[in-house]
Order: sequence, then C-alpha cells, then structure tokens
Amino acid sequence: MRTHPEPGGGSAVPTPTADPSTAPTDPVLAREQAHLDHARDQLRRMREQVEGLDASTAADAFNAAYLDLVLARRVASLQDDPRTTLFFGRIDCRTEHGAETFHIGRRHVSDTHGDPVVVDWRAPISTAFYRASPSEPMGVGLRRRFGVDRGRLTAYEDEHVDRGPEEDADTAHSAILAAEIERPRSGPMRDIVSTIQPEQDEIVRSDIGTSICVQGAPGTGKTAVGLHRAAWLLYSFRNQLDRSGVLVVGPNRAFLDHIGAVLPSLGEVRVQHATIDTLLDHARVRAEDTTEVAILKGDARMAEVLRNAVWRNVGRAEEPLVVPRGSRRWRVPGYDVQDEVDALVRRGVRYSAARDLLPQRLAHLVMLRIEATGDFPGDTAQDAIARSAPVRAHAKALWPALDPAGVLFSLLGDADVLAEAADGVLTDDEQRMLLWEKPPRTKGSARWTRADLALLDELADLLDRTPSLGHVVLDEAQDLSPMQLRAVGRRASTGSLTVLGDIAQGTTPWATDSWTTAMGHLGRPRHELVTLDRGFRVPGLVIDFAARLLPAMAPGLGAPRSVRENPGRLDVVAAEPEHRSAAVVAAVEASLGEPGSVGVIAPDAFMDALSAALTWAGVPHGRLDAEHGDDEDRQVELVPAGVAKGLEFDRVVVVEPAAVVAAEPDRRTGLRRLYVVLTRAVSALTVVHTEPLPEALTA
Ligand SMILES: Nc1ncnc2c1ncn2[C@@H]1O[C@H](COP(=O)(O)OP(=O)(O)OP(=O)(O)O)[C@@H](O)[C@H]1O
Repeated sequence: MRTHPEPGGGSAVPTPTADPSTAPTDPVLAREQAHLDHARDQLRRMREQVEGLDASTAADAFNAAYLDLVLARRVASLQDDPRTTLFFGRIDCRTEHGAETFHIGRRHVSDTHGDPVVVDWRAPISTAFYRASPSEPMGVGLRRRFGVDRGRLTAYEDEHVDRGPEEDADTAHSAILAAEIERPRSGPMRDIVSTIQPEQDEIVRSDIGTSICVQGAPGTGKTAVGLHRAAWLLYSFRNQLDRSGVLVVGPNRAFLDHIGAVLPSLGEVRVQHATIDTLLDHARVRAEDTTEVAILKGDARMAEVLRNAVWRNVGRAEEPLVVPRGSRRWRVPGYDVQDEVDALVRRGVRYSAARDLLPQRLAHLVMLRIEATGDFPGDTAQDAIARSAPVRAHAKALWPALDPAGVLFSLLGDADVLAEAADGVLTDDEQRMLLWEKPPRTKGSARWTRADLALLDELADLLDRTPSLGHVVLDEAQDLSPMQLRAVGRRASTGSLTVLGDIAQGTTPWATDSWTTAMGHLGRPRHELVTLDRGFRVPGLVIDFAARLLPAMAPGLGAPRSVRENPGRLDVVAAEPEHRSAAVVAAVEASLGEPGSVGVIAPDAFMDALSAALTWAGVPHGRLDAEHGDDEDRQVELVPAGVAKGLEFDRVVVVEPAAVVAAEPDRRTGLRRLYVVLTRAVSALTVVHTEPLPEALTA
C-alpha cells in the first residue's frame, strides 16, 4: 500500500513535527481537505440550528426544562474539536443507488439536504470500512485511510479492495496504521476507532442479545474492544440502553482512570464505571480473611448456603389465625395458613416480595370464611383485614423482615444457624472455617471483609431482586471469585455481557481456569467465546521474554503474536543489593529524554524506598495505588505490582522479579503477577534485579 504524499512531497505519515497549517500540495489530499472544511461548516450549521431552537415553546415549565436539557446535550454533542479531524477514512462503494463515497468519522454530519457528509463509525455502512477484504470486498472498491495531525489531513493511503488477493488486507502494509500502533504512549488510554481490526470489529458489532467472552493475551486490545462495544451498543440501541444503562467494571481505580477518557471521547458520557468493590458497596471493609477463608466465601456453593439461610426464617403455622371483626371472631386453622405459606414459597419470588404478599393471602382466607356465611363485605374489607393488627402480627411472626447484614451476622456468628443452612453443602471443617472466632455483639459492629461483600450482595438479591442493566462490560474477569461473578451477572440478568480476560493473568487465589465455568457463574452458559491473539502493545523482544513464564503457570496458553514493527528494547540489569534503587533511578533517568510515559513497577514493599530515591535524584513522579489513578500529567509513575494490571506505559522498569513472585501467596500466582508486570511496556522494558531471576524466566 502506498502512502501519499511520498517522501519528498511532504510527510508520508503524520509526525508531531509536521506542519499541518499549510495547504496540501497533493491534489487528492487538497480535495479531501476541502471535504473536511465542508464537513466542519456543516457541523457548525447543525449546531447553530439547534442553538436557535427555543425551549420555552414547550407545553409547560416541566417540559420546557426537559427540552432545554436535551438541547444543551445536543449542542454539546455537536461541538467540533479542532485538534482532530471529522473523518479518518473513506470507502467508495457500489450500492443500490450506484457508486457512492462515504467518509467515516467519530460522528455523523449531514448537509442541508440531509445527505451524509460524514458517517458515524458505528453506522451499518461503516462496517465495510473495517472488514472489507479482497476475499470479501463487501461492495467496496477503494478504502482510503488518512494521516491526521492537529486537525488537518497530512497523508492518505489507498487500498483497492476489489482488485484481488494480491493486495490482501492482512498482508498489505499500512504505514498510517503502523504509525498509530507504534506511537509512544502517554497519558490515559485513547480510542482506536480509526484502526479497529476486522477480528475486533466482529466483537464490537455483535448483536445486543449476544453475551461474549473474549480470551486474549496481554495487549491484544480486549479493553479497547470492550469499550468500543459499549459505544456501538449505545449508538445502535440508544432508546433501549438509555433506559436500562451500561456499566463497565474494572479491577481498580487506577485502571478506571486509565480507561475513563475513552467513552467520553466517543461522545458517550452516560456509561457508569465501577470496580467490583464499589459495585458491591454494602458495607465498609474493615477486616481481611485468610486466603483459605476468602476462597471458601467466594465458592459458588455459598449461594446455596445463603439461600437456605434466608428461607429457613419462614416459620411453620402451628397456631390458628384468629381475627375479630364486629361481634365475631374468625378462625383460620394453622394447616390452612401453612398451605398459603407453602404456596408463596413455591412461587419463586424474592423473600421480601413474598413477605409483602402474605397479609393479603391471610386476609383472603378470612374473607372465604366470612363469605361462606352469606355475607359479602366487598373488596375494601379484604384490605382492611390485611392491615389489621392480628393479621400483621401473624404474618410478621411467620415471615420476619430480614436484611442482608442481619442474615450474614447470624450465619457467621452462630454455629447452629450455619449448620442448618450448610447441611449437605459444606463439610464440618468448612463450616468451622467460616465461623467468626470472636463473634461481634451486633451486626452493626461486624468487621466485614471483601469476600463478605459478595455474600451480602447475594443476600440482598435473595431478599429483593437486583435491578438489571442493559449491558455490562466486565474487564479482567479471570480474577473474580464465583460469588463475585454471580454478583456481576445478576446486574445483567435481563441484558447481556461482554466478558474480557486472560486466564494466564489470573492473580487471585480464586482466579478462574475455565471460561465455561466462569460464564456459568455469570449466568451465561450460552455465550460466544472468542480468542484475540494479535498483540498491539508489547513489542516482540519483550513478549518473547515474558512468554518464557507461560509453560510454568498457564500451560496451553499462547503468547500474543506481536504486530509491532519495532522489536522493542529489553535490558536486564544485574545490580548489587545496595545499589538496587540507584540502578532503578539510572534506568528511569536514561529514558527521561524521550517522549512517552515511564512506569516503575515493583513489589509494594519497595515503594517507599524507590520513591525516596527518585525524589532524592530530583525525578518528579506520581504514585499509583488501588484507589488513586494517574490524575496528573506526569511522565514517571511508581506502580505497585498489584495495581499494574490493565495499565500500559511507553517504557517500563520492573524491579526485582523474584520479589514480585515471592510477594504472592503461591508460586503460580507469583509467576502470573510477574507475567502481568512484564507485559505493560509499549517500547522498552528494563528489568533491574539483585536476586537471581526466577528460573522460569531464565529457562
Ligand atoms: N486496532 C488497534 N489499533 C491501534 N491500537 C490498538 C488496537 N487494538 C489495541 N490497540 C492498543 O493496544 C494497547 C493494548 O490494548 P488493551 O489495553 O485494550 O489490551 P488488553 O488486551 O486489554 O491488555 P491487557 O490484557 O494487558 O490488559 C492499547 O494501547 C490499545 O489502544
């Protein structure tokens, strides 16, 4: 594929130093720039038209305020960002209307006749821009990609898709695509709309009813694909999803900050972002379980224990129900009351919903007796009986009000309650493990753990149905326990899910080793499983180094095939123990002159010493943790190994791999953690060690 203008006739591929303010001399580029100027004029016209609309003409003040809000949002969505272009590609197609040209951009722009000047990348016609190939041209004759710099077009590449397989899209080299993939990374994650690959596009545009699970090695674009899928769904099913909502769940705050700008840059500001802890925000976490107990609390069998723990509270109707009315007392025998209770239990509604129905059911039994005497007191009488003190007291005794904390408090604090709920589900030893050594005196003083949050969430759902969103994107899903997966799954019980992860990056003791099992816990036994294996982040030298770990900790899983042209740089620096921090500082200082971010990733225990060493050397740096992301524009970030998942930096310094491994509860988890931290680099990786490297890495 040729890039125009050719070297000598201007910059082939946009570079930060190109001067885009000059008019293009290449006639094709000049015509395209004129189309861009026209598109900008039309967008301005569309905006001015909306600005001119008068909300005060609405029927009443309420409607006027609502219309005002809608118009303000519409004006905001029609803003033009002069730093970027309105389109990044074009396709020339044969359609039922003859030969047509479509320019593809981030948003739709139309002219005064309503004809498209730019089509949204999510519109059906744009699919061909991403997927057409010589073997399947999809009606496309020409595909053109544009090089862009500071809001101007600086280059273009043409691909004659219909000219047969000699110019196959897979092998044809695109300098513009390569430049986008190779660009140094700095700041938060960016959208990839101009370069979405065909295998990624298939996931992005899967039907809303399809739940998809994407297994992909580091840097294969899982997160990017999940976010673009959310944007595509919101565009294609706007009405449905505006009502039900879309949620993105990620591993920690630092990760959410890293990805937080992608959807807004695509015009989607109404997507909620959460970590699993903020999602299950039922109580403050004030204690930590041992690994063994956390694994048990995360086990899917706990769902049955909790179900039993809730429903065991429904009592048996031993006593008759006696209701005085006028001069008579109406008596319903216990066995009749019990039949109603049994019928409600069998109905399969949530505990609290069934509880709300019971007084009416009891009142109905009383009414039947009254009517049997030939008296028909009317509909309001049943309501009055349902609200009467004897019926309310009877219902309350049979079906007590519960709250999640109260149920879990008695389950973990009372061996008899646990024994009854866990009978035939957990062994005696497991039950002993679950019980608090020193039970708190009240549920309010209980010191809940992170694993308890998923149990409280399950209980909350047993009592009252959790509302479902329209779509949930779950990233780094391999790390969630079965109980956490159930919690996410119920938030999409009537919607669909996009589940992203990598079994080889599972670093929790309860990490899943099977997507079929995980999707079962998410309530999606029927799903599509897709594997992504082309790596866009990690260069070849670095991925080959990290992949040495795979046989030891995730046999059967492959490394990504790096699509990067730059093989990257790998330096392994052996230092004396007393010079470790100095070696890290030297590695950081060596990379400060180049553009792009620098991540120093080390075990948690080293953070203070490394921060002090960097400060002493006068290197400004930030410090990420699970609660704080990259909130300032800093070149150097100090990152605890446990927080690095999902992040990327242009250059990475990994400190003491053996200690990264040793900080985890077991060797497999340790090697997986090391695999995660070694695969964060886009251009260069420096490994600083004083202890021998883990054997798996030197093999
Ligand atoms: N089609 C593409 N064009 C350009 N860049 C891409 C493309 N796909 C992915 N990337 C880039 O590759 C990098 C890695 O993507 P992403 O973080 O989504 O990968 P991941 O599979 O989620 O990685 P990890 O498993 O390590 O979290 C990002 O910088 C992303 O923008």
